[in-house]
Amino acid sequence: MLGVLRQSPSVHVFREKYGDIFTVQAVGMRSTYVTSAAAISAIYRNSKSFVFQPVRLEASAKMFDMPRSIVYDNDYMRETLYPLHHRLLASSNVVPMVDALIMHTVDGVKELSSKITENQWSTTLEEFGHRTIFRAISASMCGPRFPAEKAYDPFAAFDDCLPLLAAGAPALFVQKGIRARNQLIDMFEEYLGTPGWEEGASELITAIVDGARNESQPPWTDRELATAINSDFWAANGNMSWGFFWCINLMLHEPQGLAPLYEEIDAARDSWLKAHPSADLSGDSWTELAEFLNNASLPLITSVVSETLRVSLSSFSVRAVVEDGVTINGYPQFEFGKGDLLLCQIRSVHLDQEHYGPDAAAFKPDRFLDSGSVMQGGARRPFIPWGGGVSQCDGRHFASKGCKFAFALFLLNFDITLDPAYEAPSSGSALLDTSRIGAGILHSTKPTHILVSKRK
Ligand code: HEM
Repeated sequence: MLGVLRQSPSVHVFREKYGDIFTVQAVGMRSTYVTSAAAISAIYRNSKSFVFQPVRLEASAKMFDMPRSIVYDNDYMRETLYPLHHRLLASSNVVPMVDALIMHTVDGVKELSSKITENQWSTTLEEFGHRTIFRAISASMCGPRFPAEKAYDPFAAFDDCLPLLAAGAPALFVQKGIRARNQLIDMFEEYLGTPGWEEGASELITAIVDGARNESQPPWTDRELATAINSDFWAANGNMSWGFFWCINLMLHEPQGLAPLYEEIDAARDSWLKAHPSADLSGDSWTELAEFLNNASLPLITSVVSETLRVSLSSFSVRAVVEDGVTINGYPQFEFGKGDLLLCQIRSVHLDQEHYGPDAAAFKPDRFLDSGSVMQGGARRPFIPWGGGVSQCDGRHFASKGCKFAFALFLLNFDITLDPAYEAPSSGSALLDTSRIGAGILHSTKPTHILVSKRK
């Protein structure tokens, strides 16, 4: 059954066949899939019985190779490291990291512009957009001294293997991913030993390192710290870089391409310059760009970011049952025992026609404009890209603002179109690789060829 789930092009169809909740027993593991918004929200509301922390701890060991001694033998991770993430990534504290992302994206944009020597540059969106945002996210977290460019390929190999590592696949199938993971951990260890590595690094990373070196008993070694930083690095880059990528890609496949978004960003820029005649939005001053981006009204771009997450995300929001004899409110017929795992399928909620209508599977750029996020009767449509309840994604403020601002910076600077020399599917969603179930934003099935020129 698990094999069937992995290969299925659209796991949400299982809801029609098996209902809101169904249990699968495979390779000695019992997992329950939860597919409806009502059941998932009941699980989120009962945070005493359905808990994320044991899942997160086990993932640290199993997927990110954090030594079990630091994960389980003392409470430093639970008591200090997790609350630290929560605090430093809160909306009011994450501003410097968002600013750093703007600054590094502006640098990335300048570097890309310098490559456009002729009228048009023929490239792929992977090289042009994904690689650039990966480097900007890396620098905003770890500082510009971390060799992000060198980390790109090992990260991709590790990330590709992550669903198999999560599923506990035999060593033969995960060898390449484990080699890549070791390469990344080596790089982070070396980076922590480089004098001045902290310069330009986020408070998130410097506080983790300071705390684990000075407060944890026993102190963590740099090797142990490297495994923890790799795990945060994945949490940020694994999803956010693809979120940004799909914002551009899905729009490029729309009949009008990026035109409606150019219109919005140009109007916002013009009205900002009218109100702030001395502002410099040419790209030379990232601080002025940051001020503009933080204050500009960009409803369509914001809607595209949400709609992109809705259509491209396939995360499981996992909860462990921590006591025997528990039921999900509203579903008394299913009883769970301690240790059972509930896999809440975010994708099946987001593609549910009951909430999103008959065109639920389609990418509609303006779906989240105005009243689009509200159903008849006034209830909000269920939208849970960050999971929910007390354990929803700590990085959501950084990720949502970061995707929007980076996207806006690309729109200000580049004319991007699909390259007509290559055949493109009629919809960008056709490029989503739906076999990567449960592990975050989907990847693409093949490269997207584009033509880029500088905007006048
Ligand atoms: C588009 C980008 C992102 C998406 C779609 C995403 C999605 C998620 C989801 C679905 C969860 C599980 C939450 C749950 O089960 O309720 C999660 C957890 C988490 N994410 Fe993200 N995430 C993104 C970006 C980030 C970034 C940029 C960071 C860090 C800078 C981050 C850090 C975390 C952390 C620390 C948790 C664990 C939260 C906890 O244990 O309470 N994420 N994320």
